[in-house]
Amino acid sequence: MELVKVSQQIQGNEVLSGINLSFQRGGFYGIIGPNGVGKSTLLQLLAGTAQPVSGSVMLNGGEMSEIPRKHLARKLAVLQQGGLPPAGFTVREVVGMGRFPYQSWLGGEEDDPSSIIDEALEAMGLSGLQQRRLVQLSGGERQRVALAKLMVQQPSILLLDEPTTYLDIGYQIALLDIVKSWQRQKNLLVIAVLHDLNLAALYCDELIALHDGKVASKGEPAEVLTEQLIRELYGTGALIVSHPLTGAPQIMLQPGL
Ligand SMILES: Nc1ncnc2c1ncn2[C@@H]1O[C@H](COP(=O)(O)OP(=O)(O)OP(=O)(O)O)[C@@H](O)[C@H]1O
Repeated sequence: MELVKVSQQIQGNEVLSGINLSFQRGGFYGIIGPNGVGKSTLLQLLAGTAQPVSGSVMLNGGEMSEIPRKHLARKLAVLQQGGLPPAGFTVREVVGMGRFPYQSWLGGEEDDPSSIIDEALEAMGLSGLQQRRLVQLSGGERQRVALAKLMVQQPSILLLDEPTTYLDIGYQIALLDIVKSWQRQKNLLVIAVLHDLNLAALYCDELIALHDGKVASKGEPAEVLTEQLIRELYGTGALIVSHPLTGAPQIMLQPGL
């Protein structure tokens, strides 16, 4: 997947200008940067839900805008905030909705998808909750339902927009562990907008830091997460230390510096 000289405007303001990026299958990429820098805008372009004012978004060598929506949904799935249907549906019904790219206009599939749905429910630890209605779930459980719905979509590309928002630290780690193991198992390309730089450094192979409409830095977490970049992007001081177990860079914030 590739962005070639992509620029995007929102209400006449240039949010992204001349972005060139390429993403490889099997990679886990994190998009970071301060509030309002254009991370969600970038993700919308990658999802094909918005078109750039100039430049191209390419998928498998072709322009993404030319791929029919249903076809695209078999390749690419997006985890968005508030992306679940109304709360009256059961967990199993909602997860089943992820099969939409494979259904005929009558709503059915040639082969019974039950085993695919069972597998996703099992993987997300939701088998025991499948007859519960969404309204009866906690925030963390709902996030797992949203992920199970994407899993039955059987994509090769997964786009995540701030997937750990509203989750406690246990659920944050649980969710990213699930994504990582699914990614490894199916060799997925994962691109995630992440605010938490420490989580980003722990899970991503590469980070892309946005600043002033451009890519300020791109590379392995240890290359990108420098004290200078943190100050430049966020206007705050930070100490970077090495995670004692994994060696990933971890940020220690400094009040009032
Ligand atoms: N519907 C809209 N109308 C006007 N301006 C918008 C709209 N959506 C986004 N913007 C502006 O476009 C810019 C980029 O927004 P975007 O949501 O992509 O940023 P972000 O990096 O994802 O921000 P955050 O970290 O706060 O979620 C921001 O300056 C924002 O104010």
